[in-house]
Amino acid sequence: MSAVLQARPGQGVVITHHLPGQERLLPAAALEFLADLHRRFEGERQARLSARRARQQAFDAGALPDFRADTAHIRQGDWTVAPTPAALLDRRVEITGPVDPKMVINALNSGANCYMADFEDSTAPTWSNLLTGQQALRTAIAGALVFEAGGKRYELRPEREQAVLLVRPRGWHLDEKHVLVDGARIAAALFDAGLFCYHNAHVLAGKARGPYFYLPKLQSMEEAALWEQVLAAIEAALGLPHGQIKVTVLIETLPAAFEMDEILHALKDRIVGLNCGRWDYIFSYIKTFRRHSDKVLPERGQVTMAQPFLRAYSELLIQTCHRRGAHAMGGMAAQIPISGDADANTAALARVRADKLREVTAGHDGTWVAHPALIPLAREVFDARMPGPHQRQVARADVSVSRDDLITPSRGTISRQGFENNVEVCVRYLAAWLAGNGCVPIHHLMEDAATAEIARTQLWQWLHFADGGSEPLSLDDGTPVDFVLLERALIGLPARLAAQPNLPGAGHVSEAIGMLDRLTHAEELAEFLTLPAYERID
Ligand SMILES: CC(=O)SCCNC(=O)CCNC(=O)[C@H](O)C(C)(C)COP(=O)(O)OP(=O)(O)OC[C@H]1O[C@@H](n2cnc3c(N)ncnc32)[C@H](O)[C@@H]1OP(=O)(O)O
Ligand SMILES: O=CC(=O)O
Ligand SMILES: [Mg+2]
Repeated sequence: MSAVLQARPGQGVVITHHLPGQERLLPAAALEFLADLHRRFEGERQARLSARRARQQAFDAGALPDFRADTAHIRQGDWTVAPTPAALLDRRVEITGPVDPKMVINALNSGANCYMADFEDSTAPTWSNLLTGQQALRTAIAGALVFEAGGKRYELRPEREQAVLLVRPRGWHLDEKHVLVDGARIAAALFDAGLFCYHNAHVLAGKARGPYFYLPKLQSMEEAALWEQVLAAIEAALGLPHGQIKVTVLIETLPAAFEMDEILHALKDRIVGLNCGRWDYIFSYIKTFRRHSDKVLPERGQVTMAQPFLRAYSELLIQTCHRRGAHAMGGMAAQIPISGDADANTAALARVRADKLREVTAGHDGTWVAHPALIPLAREVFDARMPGPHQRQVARADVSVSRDDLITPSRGTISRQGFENNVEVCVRYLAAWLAGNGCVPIHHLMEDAATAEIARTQLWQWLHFADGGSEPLSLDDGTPVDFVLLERALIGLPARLAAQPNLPGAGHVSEAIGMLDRLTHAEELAEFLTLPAYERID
């Protein structure tokens, strides 16, 4: 353990892990800056997290989410958010991805309008990944990032040809265990966003930009207000004008869908858009209704954006954003290019195309892709239907979304394959994550923390369905969904995975199975699988 800035035991900043050269990223002044953020905002973060728990207890007792009575004046008021800077006006295609140097260069060079460098759903937050990512972004912003591997040299294209950089820090629920302030872990969100601003805000301001963030997994306007206070404090501490830091908020929890206006309002000096984070949204739906036997969703593959409750969510987001002068960003199709199987590849690309077509037709101002090869396809679909830089003029006055529209589940079935796929995805994703890889292809789909969470929470809910006094759920062939079925799904899985060459996280498969076993047997649904998993990584 290396102690830094420690006035007396238990006080000051302690870094619990040491990597060669980390002092360059974490000089004493940066640690003081982070410690100040922690001391000012940790109390409020904890208050927000306990408000989440209290709200969930009410849902568990049968309450349903709804639009808030105390904020009706915000929803009814006539206001707009601050103007969008030129760099963020045209966001028709955004690529996202983890923050290792090769990905950063490939994404910035990809031809997408924007790149979201992701410390969240697609990054396993090992200390090494975090510092490597921060260093890669800092060096890229300075124009000097190069990377060599396998005899190939990666260099950045000229800046005017690069995607505009946005950064997604981790959510409020996560701690950064490697940085202790006065004996307590700093919030991961403060570490990621604070350190990024500390090193890059002035350089970006010199290029007429600013730190641009995507803010994940918010559940309420109070959580948005906390971000507003944090970002305003960062601006003040770094001598930046108020509003220089811009944000796009992911609406990816069910409670947040009822507070879109309120979230825009809480951040109105700096927010430029909302985004449909569909995968976490589905995860949040399952989590919110974990104890509601009338709201169990069918297997993951059947829960598509065409389902009415998800369509309602995206249309309400578009209508709300456009009324307030903000972008309504779409989300991620899980399909990725498939090499070596032309027919399967054509089918995957057709699904991505249909998804992007749905988004642009509905009124979204831009979309996400997971892989550079999908950029031309997404661009073509948006170019054909969105001649301007965005389509905020599309008011969607025809849309009228009620509480029931947002909470009424889609119906369908659970097949044996759907059940077993959830098991396999959980095991493989957890194994990869424990090995430090937060985004992997599984059966030709992009899997990250959000998609894996759907699989994990579905398994828990299906397996605990009978806890509420109902008969156990059945598969579509009549087989009861119980722990025997889970055990059967796990038999043979390690051997099958062991036979796969280059399986990400191969050395962690039995640890992952152990974790899945504990997570599914637990009486209470764990809030996030990354919370227990984080305690097992460096
Ligand atoms: C729910 C959500 O939160 S969505 C947002 C979070 N998820 C993401 O951001 C997904 C990011 N995507 C990825 O990580 C990857 O595309 C994966 C894991 C899905 C697939 O990865 P791979 O199988 O390695 O892809 P593949 O081998 O086809 O990659 C080909 C090239 O494209 C690059 N590439 C692939 N995806 C990306 C990306 N998102 N950004 C930049 N470069 C990329 C690879 O680095 C590789 O480069 P190289 O030829 O120079 O070696
Ligand atoms: O972050 C995006 C999502 O879909 O979740
Ligand atoms: Mg997400």
